[in-house]
Amino acid sequence: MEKDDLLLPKDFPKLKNDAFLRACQGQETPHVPVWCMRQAGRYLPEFREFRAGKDFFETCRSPAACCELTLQPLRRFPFDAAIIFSDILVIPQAMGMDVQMVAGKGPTFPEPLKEPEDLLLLQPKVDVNKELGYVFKAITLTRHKLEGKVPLIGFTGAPWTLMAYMIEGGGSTTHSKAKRWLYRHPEASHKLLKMLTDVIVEYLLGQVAAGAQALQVFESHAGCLGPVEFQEFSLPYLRDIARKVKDQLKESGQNVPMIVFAKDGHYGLEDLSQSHYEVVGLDWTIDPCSARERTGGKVSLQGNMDPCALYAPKERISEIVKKMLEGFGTRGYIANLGHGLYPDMDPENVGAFVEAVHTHSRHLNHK
Ligand SMILES: Cc1c2[nH]c(c1CCC(=O)O)Cc1[nH]c(c(CCC(=O)O)c1C)Cc1[nH]c(c(CCC(=O)O)c1C)Cc1[nH]c(c(CCC(=O)O)c1C)C2
Repeated sequence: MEKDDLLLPKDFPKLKNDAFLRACQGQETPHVPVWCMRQAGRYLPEFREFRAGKDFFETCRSPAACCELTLQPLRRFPFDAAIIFSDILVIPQAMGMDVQMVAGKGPTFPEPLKEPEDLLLLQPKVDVNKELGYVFKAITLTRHKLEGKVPLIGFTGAPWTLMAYMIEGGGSTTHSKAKRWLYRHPEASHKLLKMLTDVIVEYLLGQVAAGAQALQVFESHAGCLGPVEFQEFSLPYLRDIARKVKDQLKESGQNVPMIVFAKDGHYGLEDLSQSHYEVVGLDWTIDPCSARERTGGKVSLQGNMDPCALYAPKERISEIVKKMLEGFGTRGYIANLGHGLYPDMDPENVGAFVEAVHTHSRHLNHK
């Protein structure tokens, strides 16, 4: 057994940069903290080299590999948070579904759920320590190896987004198979969403016990729902997750900020700001000032530069960042992109984005 396998979720190094955690709680920070969704990813040559020839989910199951991939972007850029390398689809796997990463196609379920009877094929009670213990080990190891540089974010997919993958069998533009269930099998849909919620709550609590210092819930497919379906099939479960995780953590005197990111779900912004999350993540289709107005100062905000703005020259990136910071203000704000980095993005421009956030926000704070 390697020495690293024996590391326990205690005696973690002291946190040196708490700007991200302070911003989650709406407290003052010397600069606006920044990180990027998919900051560990194929835009980095060292990521491509490390992942070459290895199966994606095998990589996810290796704590040492996840730790290395999580740390890679932090060696290049002064990000204010790390996010554990993993994937949202480890939950359907833990529930008994086969998921493979097919090159050029993305995640694929050879046998997606087709009809409500298929729910019987899923594990009724998932032992998260047994099925997802490898993620917890990755978190513990990474938290030690981060040496307190920045906080470590854990994450999960939200119930509706995971349900969509489990029925579609992979990525989709219409999500019509999954939405068919909402209209044709609402009861079975709620049953599945409830099953997912139960696993997600245990999974997030396990991540915190392992050392995660913040949690992000990705509702990546909020945008294919309308406001009515969002109210019925997404929001109640997002709320349940935050409430249950927080209630449990409170019992042990812990307070871990939670972020909800419902991509393209701007119709739900007011509701999301009153759903027990400290932070609401935003995609780039919302204007910073109106997001602030609509959330009424109840939550911190995270986002939301169009990832494609990273294709612009550095000077333009700097101008765009400045405008974004002026719109959000520097308090209760975490800079990020409106969605993940793409593989063809230039790492240098990612560096320019991070630097622009730090420089302009320090300047705005001293005005
Ligand atoms: C780097 C990567 C990941 N997943 C996938 C890749 C690319 C494949 C590879 O490198 O081989 C496949 C991978 N995994 C998924 C997809 C999308 C498939 C599709 O819908 O078409 C792909 C290409 C599913 C997935 N996976 C994730 C989401 C939610 C965020 C989002 O909306 O993008 C989703 C939807 C979460 C995720 N996934 C990953 C992280 C790592 C941490 C970080 O951000 O640095 C995270 C947070 C890691």
